Amino acid sequence: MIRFDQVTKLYSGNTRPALNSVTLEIQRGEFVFLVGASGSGKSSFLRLILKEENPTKGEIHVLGQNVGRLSSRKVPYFRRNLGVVFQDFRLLPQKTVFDNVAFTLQVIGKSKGFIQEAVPDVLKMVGLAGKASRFPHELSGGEQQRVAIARAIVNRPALLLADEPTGNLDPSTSAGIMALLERISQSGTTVIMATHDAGIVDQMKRRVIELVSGQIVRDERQGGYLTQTIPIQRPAGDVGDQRRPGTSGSASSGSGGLS
Ligand SMILES: Nc1ncnc2c1ncn2[C@@H]1O[C@H](COP(=O)(O)OP(=O)(O)OP(=O)(O)O)[C@@H](O)[C@H]1O
Repeated sequence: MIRFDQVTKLYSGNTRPALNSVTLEIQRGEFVFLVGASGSGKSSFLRLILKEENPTKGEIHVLGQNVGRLSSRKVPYFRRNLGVVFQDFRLLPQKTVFDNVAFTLQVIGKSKGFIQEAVPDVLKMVGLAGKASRFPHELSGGEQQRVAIARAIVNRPALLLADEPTGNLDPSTSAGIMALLERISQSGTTVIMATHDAGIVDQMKRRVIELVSGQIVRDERQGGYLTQTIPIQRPAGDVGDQRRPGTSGSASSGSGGLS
């Protein structure tokens, strides 16, 4: 579904790469949390999958395609298989809930008949059946995020990327959004979510990939937001204590690490 081979991303003007030699695979249907401090490279990781940015080094395969070889003409077609949700919702303020969702389908040339069926279906799925004619400013934050999710999944993408989708929401609204993302994942969509929300990650017990300064330092099958142990990158030959200060235990304890 997704494969990164030794992917490095260095933005021009920066001396340190945003992603540094990242290698990983994500299988169809997985639910993956991407965690790490601000600036650790989470959004860059998502932008590379979307081909909003190109890697400086390395290869990325998404849905069987070598993203680096996609011509710019083919990028819009490639992106039809991907849904994206952001922290700030990014709804069109002058359009109703219905039209915000319908717009995505109009852009890719879906028929009026298809749109008239698909939009009410997806609004029902996200719990907004009665709010199709509202405008975004007439909705709560949680409802606006539901519209954004409806828009992202209405074309049934194989992959849903979510960049801090609960970042602007209170805990109980966030829980509702997570229940929705879990349902979407159970229907077979691969979900990758970048987040700083420790409570959500700890509760869901899904795969957790942690980035530190653009490098993967942890990849756990059923991880939490923090782990007891994170191996520290050290120069070869250094045999010092390979643990983060203030932590204990072994790096592989009980978590089923993938890499
Ligand atoms: N367009 C850009 N041009 C130059 N540098 C960038 C650009 N985008 C990101 N960076 C740099 O790349 C590094 C990683 O940024 P990125 O946005 O991927 O981190 P992040 O983990 O998503 O952070 P946050 O949690 O704050 O969203 C940072 O040092 C950032 O300053």
